[in-house]
Amino acid sequence: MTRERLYLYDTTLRDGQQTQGVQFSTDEKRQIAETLDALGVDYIEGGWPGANPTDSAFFDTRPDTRATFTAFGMTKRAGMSAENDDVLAAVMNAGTRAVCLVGKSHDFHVKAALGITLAENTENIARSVAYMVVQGREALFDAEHFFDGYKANPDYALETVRAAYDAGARWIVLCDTNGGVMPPEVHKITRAVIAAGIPGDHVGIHTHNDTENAVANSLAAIDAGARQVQGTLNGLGERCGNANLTTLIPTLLLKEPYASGYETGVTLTALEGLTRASRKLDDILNRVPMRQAPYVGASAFAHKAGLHASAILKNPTTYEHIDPGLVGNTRIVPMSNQAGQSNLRSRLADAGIEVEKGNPALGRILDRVKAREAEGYSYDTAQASFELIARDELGQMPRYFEVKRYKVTVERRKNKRNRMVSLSEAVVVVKIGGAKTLSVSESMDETGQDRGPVNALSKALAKDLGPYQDYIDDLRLVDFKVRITQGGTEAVTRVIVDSEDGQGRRWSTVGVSPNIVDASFEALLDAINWKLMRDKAPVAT
Ligand SMILES: CC(=O)SCCNC(=O)CCNC(=O)[C@H](O)C(C)(C)COP(=O)(O)OP(=O)(O)OC[C@H]1O[C@@H](n2cnc3c(N)ncnc32)[C@H](O)[C@@H]1OP(=O)(O)O
Ligand SMILES: CC(=O)C(=O)O
Repeated sequence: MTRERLYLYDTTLRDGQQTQGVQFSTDEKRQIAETLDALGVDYIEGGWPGANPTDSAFFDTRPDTRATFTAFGMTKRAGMSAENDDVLAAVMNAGTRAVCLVGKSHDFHVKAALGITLAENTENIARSVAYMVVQGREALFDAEHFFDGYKANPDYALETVRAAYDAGARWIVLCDTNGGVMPPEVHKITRAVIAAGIPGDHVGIHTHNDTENAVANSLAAIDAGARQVQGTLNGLGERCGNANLTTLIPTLLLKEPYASGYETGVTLTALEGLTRASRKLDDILNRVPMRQAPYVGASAFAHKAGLHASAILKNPTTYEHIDPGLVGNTRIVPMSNQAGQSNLRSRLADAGIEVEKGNPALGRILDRVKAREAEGYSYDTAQASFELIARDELGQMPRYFEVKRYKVTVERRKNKRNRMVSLSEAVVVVKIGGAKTLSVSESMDETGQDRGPVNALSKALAKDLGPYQDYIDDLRLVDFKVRITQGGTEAVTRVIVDSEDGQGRRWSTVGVSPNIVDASFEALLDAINWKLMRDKAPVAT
């Protein structure tokens, strides 16, 4: 069976940049364009040349891509020719192979937003498209508010898209600009457009996620015959975002009827780079990746419940809709109070600890994990702290050192320049072998800024660990998350610390206490003990 070609159009760099709080630099745009190109999308919409200096500069220095690079703009304004419209000129001057112009197709917007007649708007669309075609560009017309426009005045909505198509537009893109249309309506209206004479292989779909239906609406349009689908990485976009290509792409490649019905520019090999592409965008945006994102989220293949974990270990298809490796993701079986011995054995195996089924230590570890979770600990992500507990119960955890006491003070005082500053100081007394050492540290960084009591403690603890010093010199704290787990006077604080070392390892530990400093200290101790254990440090005598 021959598969029909379905074109993927990415607008991360244009509509994605309309996300509140997102502002790409030209270099970030270049990195994202290269990521998209490697993935295999057909079009990359780079932004609106002329709208702002970054977009203009980006088009001047854009990377060479296999994908068709596209400039975005709006149809010419009334009262001037396409040739004389300076906004359109800036878009055309970017010199891209394809140009996508947005125009009105809802009669209400023509009157309310543009303040011109319906006939003038239709003419603006036709002349703008004709101008792009004469200039030798592949022309795309984004029919703004098309679905709402069609519901209000179908004849006029169709008149606008027909004008663009007759003027030579390669693609007529039907936009659910406000994101409020439902999948059956998208299906019905897309079919009506095709029935009105615009062939499906010239029809595109651009949806917004205001009712969490952007992906469903895109699939509905494809089902109805549209052959270009627009979206963004991680669903970035104006308001609630656009159709999420990170979800749509694997759906189109792996799910029926799409997988055997359509061919896209994304290969199965490139699909394995999807999770990496998604994380890269989050990295650029300095955003925490959404754990529950379909296909690419860290929890997308996490099997927390005991019944699930038990079956997964026998056959992963029992609780997985696809093999996570197809999208470059990985399966995890976390430990928690929802876990059974199957989770436990899988998690131990991940840590390189093989324990035979039926070993009584398994029950003890599970009981200890569940009891500690009831106190506020969480081992879902704190894999290293979990490993320490497990090794302790299995008699495999060396006692490297003992903390005899610690003290932290936080002071606010005037500095030499008569400015009020804070200063944190920590003292830690540690017993290693038979000897006690006392370390003192301040939390001041190289700029003279106080980094707080936890920083002072961590520096004091890491300052003199005697024979273990070489093992922890490259240890760095990279993230620190604090959470109050119970309300009122019973409140306890949970601290999760992420650490990294020179070998590129990253691990998470947890501490719990009514006192935030104490909880942090516990997580810090676990971080150090885990590193010493993993590096097989000999126990000092
Ligand atoms: C649905 C979408 O997401 S479309 C993409 C929207 N993206 C953006 O708006 C981001 C980039 N935009 C910008 O930087 C600016 O809006 C610019 C540079 C394009 C224009 O800036 P300004 O000239 O200051 O105009 P402003 O943004 O205030 O208003 C837009 C103007 O375009 C007009 N306009 C809107 N759509 C169209 C259209 N399809 N065709 C012609 N004119 C249009 C509006 O009527 C308004 O004109 P008015 O000021 O005479 O009323
Ligand atoms: C063009 C566009 O981004 C929209 O109509 O939503």
